[in-house]
Amino acid sequence: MNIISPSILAADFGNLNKEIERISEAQWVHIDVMDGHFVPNISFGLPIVSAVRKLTAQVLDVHLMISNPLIYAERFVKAGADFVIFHMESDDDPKEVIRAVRNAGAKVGAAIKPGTPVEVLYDVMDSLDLALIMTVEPGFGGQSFLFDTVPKIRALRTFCNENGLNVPIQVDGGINLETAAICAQAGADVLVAGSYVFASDDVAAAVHSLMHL
Ligand SMILES: O=C(CO)[C@H](O)[C@H](O)COP(=O)(O)O
Repeated sequence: MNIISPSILAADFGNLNKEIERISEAQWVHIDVMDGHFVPNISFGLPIVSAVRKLTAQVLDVHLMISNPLIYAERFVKAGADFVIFHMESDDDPKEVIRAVRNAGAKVGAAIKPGTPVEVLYDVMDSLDLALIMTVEPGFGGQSFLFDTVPKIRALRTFCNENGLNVPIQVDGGINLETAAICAQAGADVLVAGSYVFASDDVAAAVHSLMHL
């Protein structure tokens, strides 16, 4: 069974309470934080993580698309993040960010953009709880899946198998029934889906269909 993490970037923020209820069948909730600097868009920050924390006991994975994750890591953990995911392309030293998240008491994930070679993750894989391979350019929901990211999923799965690492691989961007199946077959375990889930008339069915591909 795949782990599904609906991205609330595609939710109706005026009805957050209802939207979180709609995705109650999913195991995780994905929260995209954008600073308008690391990516050309601004989404939301700490208050939304705290608000979602109060609404659900689901696992919250907070994806920091920000230039300086080190300054904010602890605050996102205190706001209720179970996983804090930072970008390998950020300005901060990955090992310091990993330490900061762990010291604050949460799990830690590292993400790479579509143009970043997967090998960048190899150095830190043994200290991660999650690796995120972006399947669209980060910054906006509703984009089309980039098929040339699939070999990176496969390569990371092989790297984990060969090195005895049990680190879940997450994919994010343009995930629907067809692209989810491709990612899962390539070795992804955690599927982030925004538009596909929230645009569905039957959200529970959409979540279940991704879970059991
Ligand atoms: O990280 C993201 C954008 O940077 C989103 O989580 C991602 O794009 C999901 O949205 P969709 O499923 O609509 O593509």
